[in-house]
Amino acid sequence: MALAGCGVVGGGVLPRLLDRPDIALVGVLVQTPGKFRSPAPAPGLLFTDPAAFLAREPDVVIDTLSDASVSLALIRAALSRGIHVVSASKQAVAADVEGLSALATATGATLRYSAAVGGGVPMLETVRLARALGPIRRIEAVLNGTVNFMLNRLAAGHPFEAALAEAQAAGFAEADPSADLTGRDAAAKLFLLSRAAFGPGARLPDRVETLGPDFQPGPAPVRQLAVADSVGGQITLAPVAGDPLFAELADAGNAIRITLADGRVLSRSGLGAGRGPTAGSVWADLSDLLASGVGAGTNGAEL
Ligand SMILES: NC(=O)C1=CN([C@@H]2O[C@H](COP(=O)(O)OP(=O)(O)OC[C@H]3O[C@@H](n4cnc5c(N)ncnc54)[C@H](O)[C@@H]3O)[C@@H](O)[C@H]2O)C=CC1
Ligand SMILES: N[C@@H](CC=O)C(=O)O
Repeated sequence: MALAGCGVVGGGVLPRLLDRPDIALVGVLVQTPGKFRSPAPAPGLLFTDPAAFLAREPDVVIDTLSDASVSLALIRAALSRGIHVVSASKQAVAADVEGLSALATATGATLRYSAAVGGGVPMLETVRLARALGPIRRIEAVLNGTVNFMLNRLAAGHPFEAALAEAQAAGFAEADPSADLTGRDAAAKLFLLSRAAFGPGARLPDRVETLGPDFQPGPAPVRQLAVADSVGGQITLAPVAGDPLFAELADAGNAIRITLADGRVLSRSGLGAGRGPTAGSVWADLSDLLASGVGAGTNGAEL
């Protein structure tokens, strides 16, 4: 295995890798090799150059990089060599999900990205389950932990900058938190969910609302609500009083409600950001790969 990125998410995956005597960790890609890490990978395992990192010839690349363009290039390079990829980067995957999927199919590699949508909540898995039950009519979801955390803090009277600083300190926010605040992060997640629900014709949401310092909380709970159907999607700051799935989402909670064409409803909720839940999702994808006999070259699947 090779681990790209060792920050909030990668730093949660690393101890699990080091704890497994049956897993050989052959490289860790980082920007600052001298940074203190605990546990620390052996110095010879640290790389700053993606090409040198891939030259270690791992069976699986676990991508937890914060730079989407480096991430996308790395995923492409790995898949094109038949190396399986587990990614947490919604921006990288959403930037070219069809191309990456085609590449994986062509080389027999597997691309998985459960952690990229919903953090610790198995949202893509739930959409797949719903789709197996029947056609999906509509998805409604809270997809950004930072914004949910901030909306809760703002409703409790905390200042905007303090709420943002707290979300950053907790490891919920993106390296550039404007992705959270402008809805760009939720938009990439909604696109990936829409594609899973409605097929490859899915598009990015056409309306995305920003959470800014001018936001005035009222008495009713407001959420950054992502809604999509087969025609399109949008992300708005919407009142959700009377809808406990969304109204009662504490901290960095995320939730999804999937309504099938026949009226049946599936919903899931949990922690949408942070080290523990997100590293857990990455680990679940990795465990599925291991269980499927990774390295045998028999996959070519995507989730
Ligand atoms: N933090 C969270 O709760 C969640 C994060 N994600 C996604 O996981 C990914 C990682 O997020 P975090 O761990 O929070 O970020 P982070 O900023 O804590 O860690 C990023 C890591 O990537 C490395 N890195 C960045 N650019 C690099 C480059 N050019 N070359 C080599 N290494 C580079 C950094 O050195 C660092 O080790 C992002 O794509 C994020 O959207 C997904 C779900 C939840
Ligand atoms: N910044 C993101 C991290 C998880 O995807 C969020 O706050 O939801």
